[in-house]
Amino acid sequence: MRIVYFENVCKEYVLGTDRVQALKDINLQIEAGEFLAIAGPSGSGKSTLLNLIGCIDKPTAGKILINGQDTSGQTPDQLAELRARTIGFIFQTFNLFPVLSAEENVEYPLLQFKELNAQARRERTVKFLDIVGLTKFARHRPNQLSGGQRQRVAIARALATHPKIILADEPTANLDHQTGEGILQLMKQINRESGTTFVFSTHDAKVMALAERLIQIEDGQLVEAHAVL
Ligand SMILES: Nc1ncnc2c1ncn2[C@@H]1O[C@H](COP(=O)(O)OP(=O)(O)OP(=O)(O)O)[C@@H](O)[C@H]1O
Repeated sequence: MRIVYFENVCKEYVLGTDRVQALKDINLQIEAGEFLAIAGPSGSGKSTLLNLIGCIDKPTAGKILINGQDTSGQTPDQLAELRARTIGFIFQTFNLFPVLSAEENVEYPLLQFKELNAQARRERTVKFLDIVGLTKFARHRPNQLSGGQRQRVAIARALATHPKIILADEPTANLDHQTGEGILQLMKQINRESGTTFVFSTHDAKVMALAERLIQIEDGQLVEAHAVL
């Protein structure tokens, strides 16, 4: 099943009198279950592309379907619902709440789902902290965890809502190489076991090498898209 469909997508930013063509005529399809890296130099458009897939931003032109739903013409509330039910986010700076424990951070996005009672939320939190290997650290706050452990909490939080697709903007940028590779291997393992689609951006060649499909972006254009052998 096709989970992401982009047809002739353009994104232009206007900054004062300047116009920046951040994405130019992007055609892209991502199938459910893919483990895909978006690679490109700084300023090439990686974050813009992830923001459009994540319905955080809207294209200037073109068509975007996420999980079969056309995103154009949707109200902000409808887009927020699509985001909450379909997409999980992982950021390079982890974006955890510093005053909440690891388990409270994982539970937090579940509070918006009225159909989940406290016990159901608890079960999911326990399950996903276990999957990322942090059961023993459930009561720790982010500042009591290493960078790699914080990113594991962020992965558990992203998984807890049962998203179809997880978007990760440079998830290893603030980690040393070994820890970053561990995070990527964990994402890959979850991808294989649960079938969750992962799309992550990077400019680290070693991280790219772990992808199953690589998309290269340069100056807002896809220059190459191929399977990694
Ligand atoms: N909100 C904005 N307003 C104006 N221009 C923007 C905005 N966001 C991004 N841009 C511009 O769009 C282009 C693409 O930026 P983007 O952040 O997508 O690149 P990137 O590949 O993610 O870069 P990096 O690897 O440095 O994060 C750049 O020229 C950038 O300056």
